[in-house]
Amino acid sequence: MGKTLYDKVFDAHVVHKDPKNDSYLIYIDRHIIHEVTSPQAFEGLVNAGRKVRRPDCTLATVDHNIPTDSRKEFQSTQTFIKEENSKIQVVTLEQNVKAHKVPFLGMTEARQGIVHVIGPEQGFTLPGTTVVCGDSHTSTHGAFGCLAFGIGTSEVEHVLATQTIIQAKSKNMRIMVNGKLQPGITSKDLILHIIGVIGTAGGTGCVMEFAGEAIRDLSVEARMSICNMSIEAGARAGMIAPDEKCFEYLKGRPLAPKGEEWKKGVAFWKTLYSDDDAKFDEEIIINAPDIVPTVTWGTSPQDALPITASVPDPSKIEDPIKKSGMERALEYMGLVANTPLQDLKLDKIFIGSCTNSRIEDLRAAAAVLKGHKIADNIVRAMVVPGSGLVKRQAEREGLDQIFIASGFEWREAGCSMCLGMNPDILSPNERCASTSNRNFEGRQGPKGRTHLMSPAMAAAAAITGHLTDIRSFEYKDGDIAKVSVETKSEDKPLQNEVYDHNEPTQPRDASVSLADDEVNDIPKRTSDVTTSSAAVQPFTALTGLAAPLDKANVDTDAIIPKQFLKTIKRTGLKSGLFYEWRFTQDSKGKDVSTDFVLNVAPWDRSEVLVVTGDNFGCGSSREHAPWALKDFGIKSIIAPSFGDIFYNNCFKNGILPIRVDQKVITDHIFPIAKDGGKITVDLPAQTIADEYGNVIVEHFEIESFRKHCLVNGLDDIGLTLQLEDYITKYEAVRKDKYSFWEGGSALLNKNLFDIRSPLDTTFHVVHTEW
Ligand SMILES: CC(C)[C@H](C(=O)O)[C@@H](O)C(=O)O
Ligand code: SF4
Repeated sequence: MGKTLYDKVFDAHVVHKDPKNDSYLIYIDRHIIHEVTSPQAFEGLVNAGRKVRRPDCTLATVDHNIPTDSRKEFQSTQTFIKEENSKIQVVTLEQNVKAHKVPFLGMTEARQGIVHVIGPEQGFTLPGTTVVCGDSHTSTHGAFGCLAFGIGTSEVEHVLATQTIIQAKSKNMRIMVNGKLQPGITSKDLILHIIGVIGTAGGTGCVMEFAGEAIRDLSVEARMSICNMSIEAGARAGMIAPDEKCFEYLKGRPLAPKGEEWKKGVAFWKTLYSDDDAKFDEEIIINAPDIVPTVTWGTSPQDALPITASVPDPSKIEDPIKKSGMERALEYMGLVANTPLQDLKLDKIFIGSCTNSRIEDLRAAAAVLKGHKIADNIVRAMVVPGSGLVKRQAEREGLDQIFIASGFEWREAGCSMCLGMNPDILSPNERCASTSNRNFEGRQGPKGRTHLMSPAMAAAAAITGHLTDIRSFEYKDGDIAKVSVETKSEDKPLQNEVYDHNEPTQPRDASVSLADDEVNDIPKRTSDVTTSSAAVQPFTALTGLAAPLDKANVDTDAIIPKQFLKTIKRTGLKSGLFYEWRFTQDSKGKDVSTDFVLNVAPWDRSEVLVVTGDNFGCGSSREHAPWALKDFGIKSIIAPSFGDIFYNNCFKNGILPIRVDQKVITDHIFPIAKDGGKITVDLPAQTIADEYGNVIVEHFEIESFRKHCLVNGLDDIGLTLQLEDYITKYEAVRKDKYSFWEGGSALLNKNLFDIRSPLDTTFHVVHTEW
């Protein structure tokens, strides 16, 4: 039987398969690092006396915490970043990359930017590679036919130490988008529409391949926006088969292979597509011509509607969980049911984020803004380019002048108001048109209200002051076709930011083909499991007080809001757990406890959390979520389904997440929790019982490898390092068979050292020598 694109990429990376269970050790070609999710990983690495195995496969930058103010006067990180915890996190990364010789694009580099913008821009992201980052939107890189996914901090440490990751195989899902998109409809409308159709849990457990005419027609940048938001559809990763457009985009990028290696790469990459007879576990068909400009109204990306629709009415909803969720979203968003969406007035506009901050996005927004001024009710409108190079390219094209003339601020690259870890935030109750990817409660600032949309739609909303249908917007030059911008030859200048670097050292010629060499002929493990700082307490049986939580789609932003991510430790997060729900502020700004269940006796001592709704822990990859739950004392979570990355992160911290049928939860487990009762969770027996021993769930599912590690409190890194021989053997095979993936960020490092002076940086500083 044929293979899917995902199967092909996965299979090319298997280092070892444990015959006793379903877990694989897969090799990681590209590891991208930022300041938020790496400090604890480096600390763990150092504490265990380990090294970064492949600095050349690792690339670091700073993006989340950094101010987007002009860097013209930049002197040092110490003076530039005012907020103390943000500064500590950025400085910690600077120290770690220096100590471990990891190539780094810091704030003094024009090539700095959001992790998911700079990877492809530099050609670090290559088709068919495995790409990971301690960041959920790593799925972006799937636009190049990569298997790219977000990981937690424990896994960042695992990858740093071993260049591998332990994975179970995901299911295959295909989203087939037939026909053509209408003029003015962008990939952002398409992905919002898809998420609106399948929901934020629609892709759980799956790798989602986007295919069909409309996908093929998209530019590479537009494809990135789609894959970026596949995580918002709950998928482990999103992928698109690489094609000529993709190769053309990458050719000549600083870290892309050159010469013969390029040719060899392309020959392999052309084999990366789903075979005609490949089997998909799930398939969704979308009719592209049906899609109209799409925006979100609520507090989840699945709350997406055509711009022509009205705010939904909860009185028409039967399902009680959905109904109360909708009521809560309307209240949070300050909306009245049945109001036409186009009547919603805005306060702020944000054009940026890893979804929509690339050059095509800025061109699309500028085309709308040209000759217009932002409306009087817009208090702030900002454009934050995804990278220094995007910024420079936009300036070359004069887009910055269009933005500034229309009343927008023109900022430096970073994540900015996408999540507001830096000073760019919404004030309470402000309504924002945003090109980012998440409209979760408090995401852009406490009590801030986010509507997601495309760059053209956000620009049009800035001009009219309210949500606007781009199809009826009057361009000054009357050319609506400008909304859907294809990659054109003018993109070349950006691509050509290659800085005349020396011909990169290519890996040795792949003269001996090890193509058919299996990697299973390696001696069996011999040494005992070593433990590292990341070792967890064994989990066997637990009888604990259960807390009821009657909610669906609880995202990790809600479990631990962004302001608590600035720590460089794994502990001390208890007070941040469900912060926006557990606390309100008095007139002096002091925290006052609410009656949220975990604040109230007896549940303030709970060890088990019982959740009625689907998709608990969706969204961001922040391992701070299980750290905060653990700090509070929660040891097990029962829910109908979980966000994939969160689920995984729980195991790394000794917390047992259990998937149980929703009806069993609502009928049998939730009532016990509501009555302040206890629940017994028995991991070895895989059962759940009440405190009197009456079995409620006779058998819950858990992958055998995860169970084994949790019951024995085993440290994955120690386990993986026992397979060192397999890793070394795989690396030898890779060097020949996939030689075009060698080189990696080491080429960049070479440039940083040798070629920096001719680079005309916009900043009057020289990169710190190290
Ligand atoms: C900080 C990081 C863990 C997080 C993510 O994983 O997505 C962030 O990028 C976000 O968008 O919320
Ligand atoms: S989603 Fe936002 S915060 Fe997260 S990486 Fe992208 S731009 Fe940064």
